[in-house]
Amino acid sequence: MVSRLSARRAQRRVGSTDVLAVVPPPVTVRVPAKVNLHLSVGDVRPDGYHELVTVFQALSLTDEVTVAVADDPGVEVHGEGAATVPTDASNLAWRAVQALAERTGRDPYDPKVRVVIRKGIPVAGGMAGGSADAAATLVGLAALWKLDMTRDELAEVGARLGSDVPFALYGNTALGTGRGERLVPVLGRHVFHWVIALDRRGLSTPDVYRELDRLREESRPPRVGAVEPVLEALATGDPRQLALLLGNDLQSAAVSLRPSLRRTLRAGVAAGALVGIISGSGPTCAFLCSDAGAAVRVAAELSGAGVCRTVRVAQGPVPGARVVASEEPSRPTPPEVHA
Ligand SMILES: C[C@@](CO)(OP(=O)(O)O)[C@H](O)COP(=O)(O)OP(=O)(O)OC[C@H]1O[C@@H](n2ccc(N)nc2=O)[C@H](O)[C@@H]1O
Ligand SMILES: Nc1ncnc2c1ncn2[C@@H]1O[C@H](COP(=O)(O)OP(=O)(O)O)[C@@H](O)[C@H]1O
Repeated sequence: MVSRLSARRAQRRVGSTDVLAVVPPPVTVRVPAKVNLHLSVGDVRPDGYHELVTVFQALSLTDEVTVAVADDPGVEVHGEGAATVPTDASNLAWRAVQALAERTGRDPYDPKVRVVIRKGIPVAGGMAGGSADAAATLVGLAALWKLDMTRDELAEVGARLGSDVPFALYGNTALGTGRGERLVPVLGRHVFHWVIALDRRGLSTPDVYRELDRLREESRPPRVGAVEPVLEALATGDPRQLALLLGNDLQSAAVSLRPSLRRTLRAGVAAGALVGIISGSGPTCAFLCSDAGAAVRVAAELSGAGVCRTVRVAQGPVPGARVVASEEPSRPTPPEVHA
């Protein structure tokens, strides 16, 4: 459906003449999931968000988003968990279309764009899949509409859509502060190997933050330590050192809402992972492994343990949202001028 759009030509009037203009070809963007290597959750701010100190890492678990000029605007979602993703105006990718249209002087209610999402990132899994789709849409539209906008400018638009959207634009490894939208890159040449265990149902991010607030009112759930040692371990590239330092303040809240996650975390370590953590607000569990071979072995054993819906192997860091395909337009037709 999308590819047919590339060959279409639109007729428009320029002055007193009709001109056949080539419709720009669809643009496809690949965008990664994230895991929080460190997630320190502070107090609730007056705007309802929590102050964070987090280290994001982008993983080789990706969604693909194609944006195309279309007369039948809207969103389509395919792949795992697609049935649970809204295709109305609440889809984060569609909100990105509207936000960028507004920012660039287009009609946000009639942007003449179709967005096709192919999900590889678990939905409501704590891996920022919706944010990733919003980021991919911004990058795709910037190419489709030939916008002269930097990634920082796209990130400004993205931050208004969700706290995790800016990170999906940059990818790699980054230190996030504020509500997670203020980023500083963490440089490093080392690759880390992960096993990702997907749960049967998602968890809602606001519910998990609320559960943490509740737990903190009635007891003292564990808090992660300082972030600096995590940054040092990343610089060494030693997964064993990093494994000792991974931590997530939302883990106790996610486990409180979904107690079966304790078993999943234990099963990954029993299968040979160095450590297991809940990814962000969960329920996905991320297991750090010593090398690529160990990750394959852990994945095989974990998938037979009956503690999760499915298992994936991934590595990080990987780059943020980037264009992977933009079909060449069919050869431009010289303007037809009608007397
Ligand atoms: C927990 C994290 C960790 O990276 O990611 P996920 O695990 O959901 O992917 C993020 O903080 C989620 O970011 P994101 O999913 O973009 O959240 P947003 O749309 O901005 O906010 C959704 C809701 O989460 C809560 N929220 C989010 C961010 C934050 N710093 N404090 C919060 O309290 C608020 O209740 C907010 O209304
Ligand atoms: N493009 C999208 N992809 C996935 N979920 C989306 C999207 N747009 C809106 N959502 C909604 O956002 C919620 C959170 O999904 P997601 O971003 O995948 O998880 P998380 O916030 O746990 O990382 C989902 O329950 C879904 O209803």
